[in-house]
Amino acid sequence: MNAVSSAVVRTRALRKAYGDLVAVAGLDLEIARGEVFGLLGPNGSGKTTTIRMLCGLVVPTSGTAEVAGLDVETNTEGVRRRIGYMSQRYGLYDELTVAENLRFYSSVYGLVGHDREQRLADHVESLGLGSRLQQRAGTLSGGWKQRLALACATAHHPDLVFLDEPTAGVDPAARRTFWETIYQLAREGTTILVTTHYMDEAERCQRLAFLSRGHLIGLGTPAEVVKQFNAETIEDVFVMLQQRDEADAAMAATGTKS
Ligand SMILES: Nc1ncnc2c1ncn2[C@@H]1O[C@H](COP(=O)(O)OP(=O)(O)OP(=O)(O)O)[C@@H](O)[C@H]1O
Repeated sequence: MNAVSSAVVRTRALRKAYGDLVAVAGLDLEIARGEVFGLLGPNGSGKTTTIRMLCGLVVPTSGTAEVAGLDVETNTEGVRRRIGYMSQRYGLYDELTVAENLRFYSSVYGLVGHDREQRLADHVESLGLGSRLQQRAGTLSGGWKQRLALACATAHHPDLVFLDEPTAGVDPAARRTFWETIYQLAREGTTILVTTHYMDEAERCQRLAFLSRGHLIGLGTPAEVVKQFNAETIEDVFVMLQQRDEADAAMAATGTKS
């Protein structure tokens, strides 16, 4: 796949500073249509800030970002219609039924009328939610909640879906089913951007970007990234970066230059 011509996410020198603190330090990134892409890094490395800029929720200090060919600053509304977001806590309304949650989210994402009903019916079928439509979301098991949250984030057929630690706290069988659904969505052309601290989730991504203190310091398939850091596993890379960040922070606190 040609990542340049089919890029759904494209950032150029994307930067966000909060006063003296540089959260994202000039990020150049391209993510192709249909990729399952992991954005990784220790706490405070700039993952959330990057995603917020891609959603149009945080204005970049400088640089550019495009989602589905739309500039996130000048076409924020257009971008929001092209993306879906599944948060770690799912964001479901416990008192509403499965069907009501789906209707609510699809209207938030701009689906209305006959188009909405048709798309929801297709979506419910492909995600296997048909038997649960009248059940209150609050009474679903973790695995079903996760499936519903994914359905809510994707009913409008977004080009790009953000998943924040998507399978934290669900059992292995539900995890496997979830990832099968993710790959299915990707095959259908949805780009998936995952942020996670969990190794098994990172290893399921086709490509990874590692951030450290706002800088992109590793990029490639999980195997390539492991090799790049001369490590044995993705977990080793994580631990190495975390320790390096902590050492840098300690030196900065004592006024020593790293
Ligand atoms: N609104 C803000 N004002 C000031 N500083 C901020 C703001 N948002 C983020 N930061 C800082 O920017 C840096 C990057 O934060 P960010 O939340 O993007 O990191 P992260 O990689 O998502 O971390 P985590 O894994 O903990 O979610 C951190 O030092 C954070 O404290």
